[in-house]
Amino acid sequence: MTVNVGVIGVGMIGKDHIRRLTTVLAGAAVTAVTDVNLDEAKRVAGSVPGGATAHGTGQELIDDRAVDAVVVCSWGPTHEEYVLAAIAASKPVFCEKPLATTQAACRRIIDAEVAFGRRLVQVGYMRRYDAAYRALKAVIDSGDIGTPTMLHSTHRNPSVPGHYTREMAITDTAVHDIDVSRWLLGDEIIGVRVFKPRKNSLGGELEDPLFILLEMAGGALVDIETNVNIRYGYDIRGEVVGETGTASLGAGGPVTLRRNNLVADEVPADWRERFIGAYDVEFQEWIDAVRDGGTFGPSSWDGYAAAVVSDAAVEALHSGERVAVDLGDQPDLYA
Ligand SMILES: NC(=O)c1ccc[n+]([C@@H]2O[C@H](COP(=O)([O-])OP(=O)(O)OC[C@H]3O[C@@H](n4cnc5c(N)ncnc54)[C@H](O)[C@@H]3O)[C@@H](O)[C@H]2O)c1
Ligand SMILES: O[C@H]1[C@H](O)[C@@H](O)[C@H](O)[C@@H](O)[C@H]1O
Repeated sequence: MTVNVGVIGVGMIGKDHIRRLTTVLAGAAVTAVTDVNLDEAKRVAGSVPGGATAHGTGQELIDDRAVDAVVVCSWGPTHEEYVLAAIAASKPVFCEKPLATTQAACRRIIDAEVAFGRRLVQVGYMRRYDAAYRALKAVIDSGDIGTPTMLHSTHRNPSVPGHYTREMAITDTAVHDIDVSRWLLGDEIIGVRVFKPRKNSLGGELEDPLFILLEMAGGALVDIETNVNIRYGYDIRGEVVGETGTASLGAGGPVTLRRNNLVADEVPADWRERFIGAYDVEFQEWIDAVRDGGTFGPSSWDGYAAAVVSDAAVEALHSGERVAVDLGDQPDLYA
């Protein structure tokens, strides 16, 4: 069976996911698209292999009987509406991160999914599917470096689009590091502080860079560096410090060049290049789960947890104080 997918939002990542669903992966077709920029939706619909319907609204797309499952790739503040509508239509929905931009919105999604009684939502935390992050987690879980005491997480973007706001360094960028900290360390975050280093003059009004400190329930500390105007490339690093050793994500590309007394390694241009393999695995597993009724990846609970921590981090950014984090009780659906 082919899973017929409808894509809401055909900007950068929407187009990239349409490309992988239609030309890279097996078992899926894109039969419908929509975007507030309807002309762009029509243009993209015309270029989809096999053709797709361009709908005037996200609700129309979700109601389309030829759509089995929905992919949400519009801007963060619009995610809640579409995820709730997909749940109301009993359709599986893959929502790009963040699940929603506030914890209250994520709670409404959890409540709707719990009332439905079965998981329908997966959130696009693709680092969990990246080969390097998976290898790092395997080292931690093996016990080879002892109990983790610290995680250093570096998140550098060469630049960000014009609509990127001050809080997005946390709600749009650091959310990946927040999610991957919980996943790598198998632990919850209980407190957060945010420090503001000297500003990068290329960042304009943005608070850039940021240094975010997470306290894990088990006592480990995580430091996150966000830097979103670093120009030289898209640089993602991670190092776990254990009691008896350390483990880091491998650096750069497949080849390291040494010549003229210099060592050169590749730095990807952007997230599409750095995480191309991770997005492919993430979507193939999602398609297979939709088709076979299997288990979905990062859940609404994971999306909610990231939102609770990012809400706390935004508060800490403004107040300069430590802010405590409490997720409350996890519904059985996500155990
Ligand atoms: N997992 C990742 O690494 C990753 C990478 C990039 C983007 N994202 C996420 O994907 C989402 C989109 O990011 P992008 O970089 O593609 O942005 P983008 O601006 O390139 O594209 C967003 C598209 O959504 C459309 N849109 C906005 N509001 C809409 C609405 N209400 N209904 C339908 N369409 C609407 C816009 O017109 C635009 O075409 C964001 O949530 C972002 O955080 C995730
Ligand atoms: O939406 C993007 C995307 O999530 C990238 O993975 C991240 O590095 C960027 O900071 C963010 O703006």
